[in-house]
Amino acid sequence: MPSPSLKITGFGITYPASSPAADLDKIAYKYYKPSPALDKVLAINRRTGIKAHSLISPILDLPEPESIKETSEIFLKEGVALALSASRQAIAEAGLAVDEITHVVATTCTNSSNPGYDSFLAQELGLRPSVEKVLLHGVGCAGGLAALRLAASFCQSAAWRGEPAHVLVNACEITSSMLRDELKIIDRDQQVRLGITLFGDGAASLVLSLDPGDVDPANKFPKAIYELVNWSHITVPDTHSDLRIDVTSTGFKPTLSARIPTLTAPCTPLLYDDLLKTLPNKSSRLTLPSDPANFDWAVHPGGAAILAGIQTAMRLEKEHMKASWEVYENHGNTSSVSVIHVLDTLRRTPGREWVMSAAFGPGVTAEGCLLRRAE
Ligand SMILES: CC(C)(COP(=O)(O)OP(=O)(O)OC[C@H]1O[C@@H](n2cnc3c(N)ncnc32)[C@H](O)[C@@H]1OP(=O)(O)O)[C@@H](O)C(=O)NCCC(=O)NCCSC(=O)/C=C/c1ccc(O)cc1
Repeated sequence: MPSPSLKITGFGITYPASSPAADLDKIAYKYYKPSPALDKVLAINRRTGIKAHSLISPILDLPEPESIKETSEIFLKEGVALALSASRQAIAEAGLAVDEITHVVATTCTNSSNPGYDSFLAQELGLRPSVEKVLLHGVGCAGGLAALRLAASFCQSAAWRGEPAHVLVNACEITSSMLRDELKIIDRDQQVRLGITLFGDGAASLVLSLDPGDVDPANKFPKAIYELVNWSHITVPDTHSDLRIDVTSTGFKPTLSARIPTLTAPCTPLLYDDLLKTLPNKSSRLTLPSDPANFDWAVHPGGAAILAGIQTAMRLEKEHMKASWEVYENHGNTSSVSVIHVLDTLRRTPGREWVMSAAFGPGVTAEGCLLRRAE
């Protein structure tokens, strides 16, 4: 009997040019006088550990924030261009023709156009009109792994029908569209808000392919990068006010409570246990490590306190999460994009066979995936 499995067969990552984190001081003081809230945010900015943010320039360096209409137009022009580039890379790495893509799962928390940006992406890529598309909304930074979870379900459905599946997953974020308004609110309302110290822009894609598992030599299945073995999803009760992105008269407004690192750290052992306890039947013959330290960890780099909290909770060293730290230090937090880039960064360096991945978003929700290196 053939045993179907799920394989990540391509990655693509695209960022706009990066600017040093220190540039924020120049821009902020160009438009606003020193004040307790602004000075404190800029002091926090100097110790986030982020060296550079990838930002669509010059979206922050403006006398006034853009309107919602302008930010949507920027996303549909610049964001879709980034998504297109990342998707072309992922499809090329998988060695597929565009008409072999069967599904698209896309995610963003920085645009809400209808039709969604996935429609424009599909059209620009030249995908078949019959491609099944879903655009995830309301999942924020958890979007990269939520999209992978949904892609896995599409693959399972295709296996049930006896059909092939190559699912294009794309995450695209232009978080900078809310940053100029953030700066204004910090000055006007004297609120300490962290968004401008953390966020960046970018797009990341991967292809998740259903490997039918047959031994037919005519089956030219793409080379696998990871096998996706399991996935898990948790919502933390009573946390709706801790992590939010609300639509306001001036655009999307993020809220990040100071509790977030203390919510995400205890979620991680729960994800870990769930991923190991709920392994699909066919995986029972797999020999998995019994200690978290025997996995590599690909965690959404939401902030230094989030990564450090998870290291402590799981008794890990910094090297277990080196790909997360590398992406964080060089690009900041690009919301749903980051975790896909972390997985791509991890596969490019030698490491442990088994990989735990985790990402957190509004809800508060936590998404987890168990992967195995295949390269
Ligand atoms: C790297 C940080 C930002 C700074 O490091 P630190 O300086 O060692 O931090 P501290 O914990 O010592 O805090 C420094 C100061 O900042 C204050 N602070 C500490 N978090 C806070 C706080 N959320 N508010 C407002 N003051 C604070 C904290 O109270 C403290 O104040 P003070 O004692 O008076 O100096 C660190 O605090 C950190 O990683 N925090 C967690 C960041 C965080 O919540 N990230 C968001 C996760 S969710 C996500 O990934 C995406 C959301 C998203 C949403 C919308 C989008 O479009 C895109 C994305």
